Amino acid sequence: MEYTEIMVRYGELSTKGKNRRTFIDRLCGNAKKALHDFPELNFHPKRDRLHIVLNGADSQAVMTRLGLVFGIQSFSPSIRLERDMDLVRKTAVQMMTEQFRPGLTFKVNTRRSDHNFEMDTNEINADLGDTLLTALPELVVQVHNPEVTLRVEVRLDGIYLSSETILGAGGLPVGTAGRGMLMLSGGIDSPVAGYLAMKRGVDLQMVHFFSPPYTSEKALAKAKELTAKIAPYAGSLQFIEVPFTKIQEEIKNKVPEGYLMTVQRRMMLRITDRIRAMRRGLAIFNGESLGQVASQTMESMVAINDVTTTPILRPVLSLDKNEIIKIAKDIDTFDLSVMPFEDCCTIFAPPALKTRPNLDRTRHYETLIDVDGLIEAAIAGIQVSEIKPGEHYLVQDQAEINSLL
Ligand SMILES: Nc1ncnc2c1ncn2[C@@H]1O[C@H](COP(=O)(O)OP(=O)(O)OP(=O)(O)O)[C@@H](O)[C@H]1O
Repeated sequence: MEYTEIMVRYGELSTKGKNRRTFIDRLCGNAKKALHDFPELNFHPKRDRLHIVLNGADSQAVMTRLGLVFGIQSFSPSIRLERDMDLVRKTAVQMMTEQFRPGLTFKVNTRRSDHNFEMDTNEINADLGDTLLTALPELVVQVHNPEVTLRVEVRLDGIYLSSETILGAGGLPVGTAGRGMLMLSGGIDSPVAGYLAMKRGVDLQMVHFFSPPYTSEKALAKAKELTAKIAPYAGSLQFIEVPFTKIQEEIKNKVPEGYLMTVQRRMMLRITDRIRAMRRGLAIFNGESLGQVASQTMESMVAINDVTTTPILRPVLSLDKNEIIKIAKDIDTFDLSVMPFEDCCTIFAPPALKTRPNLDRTRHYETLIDVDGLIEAAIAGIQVSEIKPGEHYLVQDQAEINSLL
């Protein structure tokens, strides 16, 4: 079928009252970004639908991209016809023939925005129903829950036909919930946390700490490649890399082993919070899941959160590891996340770290390092890049991976 447009149904935003216009504009902008390399498309955002006119573009390729845009409930490829019922009948038969098998249940559902059209909705439903049954007698009409609904929309500029409804990504348009910083490691959890935050409309920027030479260029490249994997949901993503070597060395030299992790995390959080303020973000996101590892007990969160009043949001907090892995596989970050490159935290992780660090002691041990000076130096060394969907940073051959395993 040579489709002429994709009709996009908005998700939750239809309930958002007076913010509706902002939501629609943002969704339309995000869809344009996701489809930037299809210059022939025209976008027409309306109150209850977004119409994307294809002008010859491949409908399948366009729909694949649209499937990643948050804020879309569903979409349907449709075809615009002249307002000529003979043509509509002929095309309806073609459309149903493509999906036909004996016993297929269907109904015709007509909407009219032009109430002056010569036939009303019931007449059109009955007319097309008869036409289809005559052409394909083994079709079965079913009003409730048919397998195929042939949708007909009578508008001033033509009659639109569609018969497929494809589920969208759901959620809210990225950018409608404010800006946040994601603390992105190379692990499984934080990319999933980032995906979930974007699904709720957050305009997310990545903050990644790395510690050369203890961590290799490959570990940094892996974090960037993970960013490229989740970038399609946002159009593109800012990646902020923070040099962390000096801080880790200082902590390792001065702080007792049991408190290394807690003090490291406090420094990471302080720096992320500074970056957040500089970039006018509202919250910080991370990939912590309650009780999953030693640094993710509630006591540990108390000791780490102590350095800021900024909300720390944890999208995967109550998910089990298996549930997180399932999402990581769905969004295709899992295989990359499990690649065995050293992370800056694991490298300095002592064999026995405190799972229930004491807040007063944590504060005390921290006085042993030059907190402000170290933060200033790290901030001075940050580098920012923009990462686009599908970009590659990690070039590796299988033999090398095998040697690391
Ligand atoms: N190098 C890093 N740069 C930025 N954030 C980090 C880094 N390391 C850890 N984090 C943040 O701290 C969180 C907890 O990290 P930790 O290593 O304890 O847990 P994890 O379960 O392995 O998480 P992940 O799978 O995301 O690495 C991470 O989810 C991430 O948000």
